[in-house]
Amino acid sequence: MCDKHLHDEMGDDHMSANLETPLRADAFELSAEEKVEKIEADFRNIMETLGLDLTDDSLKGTPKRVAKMFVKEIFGGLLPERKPGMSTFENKYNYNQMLVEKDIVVYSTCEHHFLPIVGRAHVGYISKGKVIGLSKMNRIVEYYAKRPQVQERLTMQIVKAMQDALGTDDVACIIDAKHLCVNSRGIKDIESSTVTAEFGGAFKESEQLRKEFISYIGMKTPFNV
Ligand SMILES: Nc1nc2c(ncn2[C@@H]2O[C@H](COP(=O)(O)OP(=O)(O)OP(=O)(O)O)[C@@H](O)[C@H]2O)c(=O)[nH]1
Ligand SMILES: [Zn+2]
Repeated sequence: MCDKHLHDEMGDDHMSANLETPLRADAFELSAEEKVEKIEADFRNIMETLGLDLTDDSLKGTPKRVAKMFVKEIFGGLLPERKPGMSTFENKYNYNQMLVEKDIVVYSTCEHHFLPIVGRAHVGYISKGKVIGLSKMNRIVEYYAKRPQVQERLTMQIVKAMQDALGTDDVACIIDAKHLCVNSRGIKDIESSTVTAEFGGAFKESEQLRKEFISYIGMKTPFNV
């Protein structure tokens, strides 16, 4: 994907390239409907290769169902038009403490195994003149979660989007999530979860601010899965 396109997609002109979800230059040449049709055929092929009987009543709708779910639901955040509007307002009341949106539910998909990542994100910022609609923080988490992901990139993409919307570097995000590729297969460690953190601006500089942020979120265990 060319730099221009990457920047358009992220709405950002100083993003370092390695923050981007790896997409090909022709990623948006097919329409969503065309992608559903193609994936339906691909998934039918996978099921047939596994020896499944696609005439079975319960299985026959699965290829279409999976295709729709991939394109429109669990990977819907690959579509740039799904990026939420990040409404901001003037900080007229001069609220100058930290604001934390905590326990934002995260459902994402591990890009190595295409298995679920389930957990919570906590997002905080300190206003430099703009405040953001609360729900927009939940929405931006959802948008980037709805892609094939690694948790590190997801955490950083959320912080970058918030920094761009708010015009400040003073943004933090912590995600605590379970990866079913670790919990349900492979090493099968049902207890472990993964914590990632990205601290920008004042959060990076001040241990006191990081501690305050962490004290507000009072880390909980991610969902039992
Ligand atoms: N850094 C990082 N790794 C992840 C994430 N999600 C899954 N992984 C890891 O990606 C790795 C892929 O390793 P491979 O050795 O190629 O895959 P594998 O043979 O299925 O490995 P096992 O999971 O150990 O059975 C695994 O160690 C996963 O735990 C993530 O969000 N971030
Ligand atoms: Zn995985």
